[in-house]
Amino acid sequence: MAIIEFPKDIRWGAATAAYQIEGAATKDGRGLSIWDTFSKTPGKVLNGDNGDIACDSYHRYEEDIELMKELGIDIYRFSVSWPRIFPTGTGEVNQSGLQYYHDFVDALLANGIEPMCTLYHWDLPQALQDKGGWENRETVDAFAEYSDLMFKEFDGKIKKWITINEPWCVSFLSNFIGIHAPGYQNLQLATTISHHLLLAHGKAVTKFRESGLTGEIGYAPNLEWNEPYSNKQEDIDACNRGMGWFIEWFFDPVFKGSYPQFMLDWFEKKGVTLSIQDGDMAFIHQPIDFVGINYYTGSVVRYKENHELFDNEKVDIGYEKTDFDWNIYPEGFYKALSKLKDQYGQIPIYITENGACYNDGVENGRVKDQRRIDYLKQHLTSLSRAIDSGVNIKGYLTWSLLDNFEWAEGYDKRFGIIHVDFNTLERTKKDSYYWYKQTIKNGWFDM
Ligand SMILES: OC[C@@H]1[C@@H](O)[C@H](O)[C@@H](O)c2nc(CNc3ccccc3)cn21
Repeated sequence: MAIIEFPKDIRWGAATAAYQIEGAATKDGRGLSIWDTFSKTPGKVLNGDNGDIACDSYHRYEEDIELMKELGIDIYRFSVSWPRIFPTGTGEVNQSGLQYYHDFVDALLANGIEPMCTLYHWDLPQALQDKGGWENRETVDAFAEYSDLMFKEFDGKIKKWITINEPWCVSFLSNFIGIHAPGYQNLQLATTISHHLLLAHGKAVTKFRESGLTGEIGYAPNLEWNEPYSNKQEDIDACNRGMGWFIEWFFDPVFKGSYPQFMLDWFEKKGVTLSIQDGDMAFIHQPIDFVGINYYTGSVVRYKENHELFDNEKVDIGYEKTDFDWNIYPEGFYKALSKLKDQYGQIPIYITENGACYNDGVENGRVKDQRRIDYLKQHLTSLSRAIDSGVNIKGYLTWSLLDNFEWAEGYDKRFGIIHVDFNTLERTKKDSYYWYKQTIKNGWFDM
């Protein structure tokens, strides 16, 4: 087998998100989020699961940090629950919410773990949704206000900020495909929201720069790799439209200052228009310090006339799949990272999410998740290839530290390297935890 080695200065971490792990949904003044509402709407979440308790990390974070410390990570990505800070989205600040995150961040720092903070990981205050949510430009300004408060409140403690997690999911998955909160199915709405999310990102970056605070700021788009089924131009074009939805649509405005014309043209054919106000693109296009990349899977895609949004279809050519039925496609990771370097240059990249759903259970105190170890090996090998090809990778944070609330799938889909019994909340380190621990310690692994 081959030894896969990493640079000595690469950061090794793990990632989670507030609504997925915290629980304590009504504790200490937290306001409702759209996921509290959505998860309690019959039929929206598998088994009627919700985040009321989740992993109860709100109360158990000291145990979680002990597990992080033993793992040997030096960076941990978490998200802040906006409605814990501003219960109605703006206006009065909930001091108990701020204090919780101070206690948590202080505990991370005391254990030599750097906090990487995501400001928005999908849990919009319900009060803002009641006023139109991300379709309303007032929500953009509310996000800028919330971000500005967090930057100043945690100055000196948090030095890596992520504005928006996966604007594609927040806009298109949640307002066109409709399986995530708030669950609309309207392409114009979703496209308008995608612009407002990038504008919110830009306005938060402006607040950060104006504050003069030290630290780095970026955003965390998700991307999938699409491979054309054949070298026929119609398949290549269909493939590029599919990938343009994840990559060019969310990268070009930030790194080039304009939306990709081929996507604008396609959306116009679908009767969708984008209303961009003077100054919007200047906010969006301003320099950022890093980009967080969330990669999980890829597909083979071919042209299919009048099929779905982009006249294309995914073709199952027999890739192994995870327990979420996602293709295991590590070559796509390498190809996607190479494409980003070719198209957008040497922007520093943190892999802010990569991992797999495998639902292995606890047997005699052990979780034998060899398939997750194999997935991580394959994708870290692709990451090593990208690094050797000159892609500016700064760190790798696996999704996820803990099994947690997997959105519309509830607790049915497990991504953690630590198993959580959602009846007892007992944590059990999986085989993949021990493998990742050894890989971090060595800085290499044997493929
Ligand atoms: O689904 C696993 C994770 C999820 O738990 C994270 O909160 C979220 O940031 C996340 N994004 C992706 C990739 N995008 C995606 C695509 C379709 C459905 C759900 C997520 C996977 N994941």
